[in-house]
Amino acid sequence: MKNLFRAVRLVAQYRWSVVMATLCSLLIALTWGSNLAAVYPFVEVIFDGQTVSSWSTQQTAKLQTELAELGGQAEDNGQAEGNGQANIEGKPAADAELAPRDDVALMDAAALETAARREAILQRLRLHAAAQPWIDAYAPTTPFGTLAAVVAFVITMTVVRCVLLGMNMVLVTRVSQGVVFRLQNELFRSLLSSDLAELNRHGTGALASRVNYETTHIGSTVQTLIGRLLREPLKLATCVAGAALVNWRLLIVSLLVCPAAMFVLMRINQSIKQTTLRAMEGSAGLMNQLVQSLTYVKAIKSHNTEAPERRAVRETAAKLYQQQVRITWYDALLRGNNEVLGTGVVCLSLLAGGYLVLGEQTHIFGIRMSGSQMTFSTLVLFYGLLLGATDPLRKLGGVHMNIRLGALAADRLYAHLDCPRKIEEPKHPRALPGGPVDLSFQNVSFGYRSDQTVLDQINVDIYAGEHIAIVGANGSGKSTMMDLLPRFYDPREGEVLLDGISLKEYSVRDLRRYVTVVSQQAALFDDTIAKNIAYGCGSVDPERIRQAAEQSHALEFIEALPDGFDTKIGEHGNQLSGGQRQRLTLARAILRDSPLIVLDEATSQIDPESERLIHEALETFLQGRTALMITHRLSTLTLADRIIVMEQGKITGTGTHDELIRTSEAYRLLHQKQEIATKSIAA
Ligand SMILES: Nc1ncnc2c1ncn2[C@@H]1O[C@H](COP(=O)(O)OP(=O)(O)OP(=O)(O)O)[C@@H](O)[C@H]1O
Repeated sequence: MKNLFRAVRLVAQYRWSVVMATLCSLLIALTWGSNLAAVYPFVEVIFDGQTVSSWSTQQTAKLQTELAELGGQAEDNGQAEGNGQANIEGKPAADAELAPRDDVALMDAAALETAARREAILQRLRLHAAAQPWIDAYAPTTPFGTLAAVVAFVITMTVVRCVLLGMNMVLVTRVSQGVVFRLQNELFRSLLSSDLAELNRHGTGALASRVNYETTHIGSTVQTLIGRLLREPLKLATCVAGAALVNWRLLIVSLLVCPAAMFVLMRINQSIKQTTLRAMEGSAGLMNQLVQSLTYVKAIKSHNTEAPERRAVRETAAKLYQQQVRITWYDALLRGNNEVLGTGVVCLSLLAGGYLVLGEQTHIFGIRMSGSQMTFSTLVLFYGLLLGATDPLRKLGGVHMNIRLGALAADRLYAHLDCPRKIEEPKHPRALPGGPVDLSFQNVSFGYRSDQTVLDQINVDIYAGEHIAIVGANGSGKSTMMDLLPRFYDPREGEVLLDGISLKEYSVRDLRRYVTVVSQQAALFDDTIAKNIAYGCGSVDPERIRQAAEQSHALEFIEALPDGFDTKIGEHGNQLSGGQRQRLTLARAILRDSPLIVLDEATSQIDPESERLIHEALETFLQGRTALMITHRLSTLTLADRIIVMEQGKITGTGTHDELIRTSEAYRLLHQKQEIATKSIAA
């Protein structure tokens, strides 16, 4: 619940809407109560064939008679009291025992009650006297006229209530959607700044589902809290307060069913929590599966794995289906519990009230239930108000489930937002040098998990402006080592130094501008070619974009497209070939103009002739920059001043090609394999 309140606190940004919505709720409750109270004049005045004026006169006469009767009673009480007193005063100890103190107390109580009733009657008489001139002047003079006035009142109040309800709903939606909007923005900002390891752990679909579903659940709870949960209890309170005014003792009897309903509510509550949590996790899992299947739909088709994929999705969806049905079942139980509670209250009131009115009683089992004899019309009013209370009670039935869902969603959402970031910004960041500087890995070890060692005691110095090729078998840790440079991850042990200073002392933002990584998987967005090349560079002169495209040998194919640089390339750039995609990411890197370039198999999908041309262009581009090139291709080695050989997370050799051929067994093997591969392609 704590996290839900954190989300709810966001409504403070929309405080005027909340105030207005509350005001609307209050007025809705009053109009609701007043419509129900209209049943009283129907029964008491109209169906008795009276006008308001004649009814008021009759009531005044009745009250005066009652007052006169009370006068007599008061005298009796006074006498009795006097006698009691005389007994106490006149006789010594023995007689005093015959007039016990309890009798005196009872007489005092009777006198007090009579006085209270007298005061209540006098008040009502004063009210009638004050209202009579107004009634005579304005109230309809026939029973039908009175009926028409009451009907007009009910219709007017209903219209007013509907208008208020509409206003209330719009205001409440404004606030709840505002909260969703803020949470979505906050969560997306947080996701973008999350550590890659954390993001990989959850999966794309689950995270997308979090931004969408969980914020929506919270929005719906906020909507309930300031909408239904404010409106319906106010309506309920108006009815209950009205019923208490009519007969509070009878109300207490009617509410005797409440503890049983509360017990059932608590039992259902326990079951809901677990099922709802599982359903949320299930829905995130399903989203993950869907995103993955749709991303790799080509692979699924080519491997004929539609059936197992369908089965996996169906199994997850089936579990989710069962959980949703169970949630609906609990929801139905909650609603049913509220319905039974409402009906129980009304039925008890009907039984007890009916007993009092039909039997002309004021007591049940010796307990006083009403000050004076309850009339039929008063019972109808009391019953009508309780019936009016069952409607908000019924509407509140789903509220509990809704709040439970919102609370769980808030827990999941804030668990992510509160998760401490492993990549921390320095408090006082150092300024990065403008050009290439020395780079050094000192005793660097790293693993994605605590039980894993991907990089093991890496020690290497790379000099400013040097071009280094990194070779090694698959999984030897080449890409991981490069991911430490823009601080996608921090080393578990050791330090990476730039210009002799730890990377952790530079601002992450500056560092990521200083280093450009071009990876094998071209990261392209569903936008135009020009925007993809200029991605992350702000607004760029189109001529510079063109020059970058020319250097990466992308210009030729771009100009062949009907819309040239304005061509939209689809999701992941899937309307282009692999080689074309790589040329665009190279053009992007060229445009970024960073002093430190990492090329991770950046030309692996480009045909040999184009690659030769690109290498020529890169030779010029890389001059005056430090470059680290991960490669399996011999051709790329020609760009390197030095080669690093990696094996199982360790650097096992550094030097020029000739040196490594002599000194490194691993390099010799890699080189032989590449030569064989190159020859077989050529053949
Ligand atoms: N996100 C990750 N979570 C857990 N383990 C990972 C993750 N990424 C890579 N690894 C593991 O780290 C090891 C090194 O991977 P890395 O991608 O750095 O190798 P590489 O030398 O670049 O391989 P390749 O030549 O195939 O690209 C591998 O064993 C891989 O399974």
